Amino acid sequence: MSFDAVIDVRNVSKRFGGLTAVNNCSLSVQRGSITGLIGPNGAGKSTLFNIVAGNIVPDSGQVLFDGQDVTGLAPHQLFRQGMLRTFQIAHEFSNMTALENLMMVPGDQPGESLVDSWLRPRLVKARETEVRKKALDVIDFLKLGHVRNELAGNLSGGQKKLLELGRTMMVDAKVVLLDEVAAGVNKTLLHDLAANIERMNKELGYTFFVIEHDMDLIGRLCDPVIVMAQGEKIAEGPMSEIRANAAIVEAYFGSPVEAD
Ligand SMILES: Nc1ncnc2c1ncn2[C@@H]1O[C@H](COP(=O)(O)OP(=O)(O)OP(=O)(O)O)[C@@H](O)[C@H]1O
Repeated sequence: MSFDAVIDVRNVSKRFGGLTAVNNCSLSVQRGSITGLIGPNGAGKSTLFNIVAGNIVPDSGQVLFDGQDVTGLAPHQLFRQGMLRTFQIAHEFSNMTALENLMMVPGDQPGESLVDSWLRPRLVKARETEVRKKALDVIDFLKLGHVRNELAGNLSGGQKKLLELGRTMMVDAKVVLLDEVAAGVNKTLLHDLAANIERMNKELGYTFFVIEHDMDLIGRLCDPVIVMAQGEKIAEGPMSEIRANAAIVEAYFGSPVEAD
């Protein structure tokens, strides 16, 4: 496939009973890109996304992550390898502050072992200081300083989403899978969220794979955009090309895709 794919989906198929949801589909996500996945209802986008994220095992085909075959690995195993999925469920601990929520993310702190905390208190303390500094940097990057000591349960919907984006920055994610970023977020906060995704991509080099129904957001953030229909990839390119492709627009969307 491609020379620097962080995710490489090869000839993947998934059937549910008599229905083929994903049909011998191949696509890739290039390192450093914000790749969007769009298509009409029932096209197979969620199924494909769930296969990549380890939530569904395909009937055939392979998923490569950073060149390694990860087909069938569970989400927590992919997490350890640097594939993070976000926005699907609210993950925050509502009775902890925004800062504490971020500090919870790395799962391999020495302080987590009771024996460690007795035998190596200095190491534990040093690690905690390091994690706290990183969390403060993330808070700073996302401009959440004014709510860092606020309980996560009291944050607005948009701030919670920013916090969740921040969680992906606490570990060195190779790719972040974003589900329906726009769902439940008003236009102003969405603008903030999109700006932060762009900054994470441009300034920090994060790769994103985005599934989203909001075409404006896809058009703003994603290049390339991959179009799926009937379980297959039918097109790939910048949103301007996708919009200009009358055959795709008419056949699969029924009406022209709105311009920004
Ligand atoms: N667990 C399941 N059991 C049975 N059929 C399923 C299951 N999941 C998805 N399907 C079917 O597979 C097809 C593809 O669904 P999928 O949710 O992947 O499409 P989608 O492109 O994400 O659609 P939407 O935009 O509406 O979310 C649909 O016909 C759907 O009804």
